[in-house]
Amino acid sequence: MVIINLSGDIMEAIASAPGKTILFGEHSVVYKQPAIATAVNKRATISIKRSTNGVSTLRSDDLQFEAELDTENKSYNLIRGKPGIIRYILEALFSTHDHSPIDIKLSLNIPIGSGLGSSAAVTVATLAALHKFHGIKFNKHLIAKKAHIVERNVQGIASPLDTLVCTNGGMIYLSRDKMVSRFNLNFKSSFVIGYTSKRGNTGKMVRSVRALKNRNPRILGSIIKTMGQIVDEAKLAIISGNNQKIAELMNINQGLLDSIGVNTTELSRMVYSARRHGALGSKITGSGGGGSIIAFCPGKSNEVHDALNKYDNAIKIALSNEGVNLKYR
Ligand SMILES: Nc1ncnc2c1ncn2[C@@H]1O[C@H](COP(=O)(O)OP(=O)(O)O)[C@@H](O)[C@H]1O
Ligand SMILES: C[C@@](O)(CCOP(=O)(O)O)CC(=O)O
Ligand SMILES: [Mg+2]
Repeated sequence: MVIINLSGDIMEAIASAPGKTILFGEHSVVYKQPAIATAVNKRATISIKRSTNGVSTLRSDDLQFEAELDTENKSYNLIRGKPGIIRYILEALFSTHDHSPIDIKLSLNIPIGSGLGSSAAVTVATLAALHKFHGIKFNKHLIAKKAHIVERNVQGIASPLDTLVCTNGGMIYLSRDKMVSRFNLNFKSSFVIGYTSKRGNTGKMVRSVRALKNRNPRILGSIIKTMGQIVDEAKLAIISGNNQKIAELMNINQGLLDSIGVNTTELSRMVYSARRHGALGSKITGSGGGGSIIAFCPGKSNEVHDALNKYDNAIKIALSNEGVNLKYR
């Protein structure tokens, strides 16, 4: 949505982008293996207005934070709340904004730091709103590319997966040579996300896997390659609608994620609880080390949701074809 004053200047640019969940291939995708991920019906919305008092500000009622931004020096003065997500917004501003004072508002109904891609969704929405604000032609390819660079600059290392999905929406297969293909969305109400109160940190987890790989290059090399093979088989299983196979591959993927050190007691508890209550397959989704699991539970999502919600938090998610846009509020 764009609000324009009588002289034709853009007064407020609003953009929104979806969160995502990774079905197969987190971590291995960082090492150029393929992955499958899908956008979900939870979104980040960014609104940008010219500031009236000469200072750039960022506020989010959902996250209960407020900060003043120095966009030229990528620094901030935190007034209230936790700072983490500000770094993505500052990096996006640095790439696309002219440093004139603006007021930014962030609305977020994606649980933050839970493997559901809040960082990518916020980055993509910020870039799209900035493009609109500065009259740059809306170009998803450019937004996804810039958003990937933002994630990489903030985290030190990042695949383009999250930012591609949050830009384009839908369920995608990202190939080894970075080609994107889309699946039809045939899974209605089949997925439940369980997340712990212990938040994960993507940058930290990716760095810990890289350190493990540096210490054990041959072993990690084979595990990562096997993860890639799982993704390729999962692609065929999804296309042919073979739910048993999809689930079996999720469970194998989970075992390998455990072996590279990104599992936790809490995540394991949710993985097994989901299976005990009817999920066909369940695994960590995202970087792990806290954060979330995804359970594939056709026809059993209520049972799995309620079981996970007893000790942790659970949400039923719907997959979404809707990528970044300028109209959604
Ligand atoms: N309450 C919060 N307010 C602001 N930033 C937060 C809050 N909780 C976590 N963060 C930050 O949000 C970012 C989440 O990104 P990430 O770790 O990639 O997880 P995800 O993208 O899966 O949500 C991290 O930089 C983290 O420090
Ligand atoms: C671990 C990784 O594969 C996915 C991270 O997802 P999330 O930030 O935890 O939602 C990292 C990446 O792809 O850049
Ligand atoms: Mg992230």
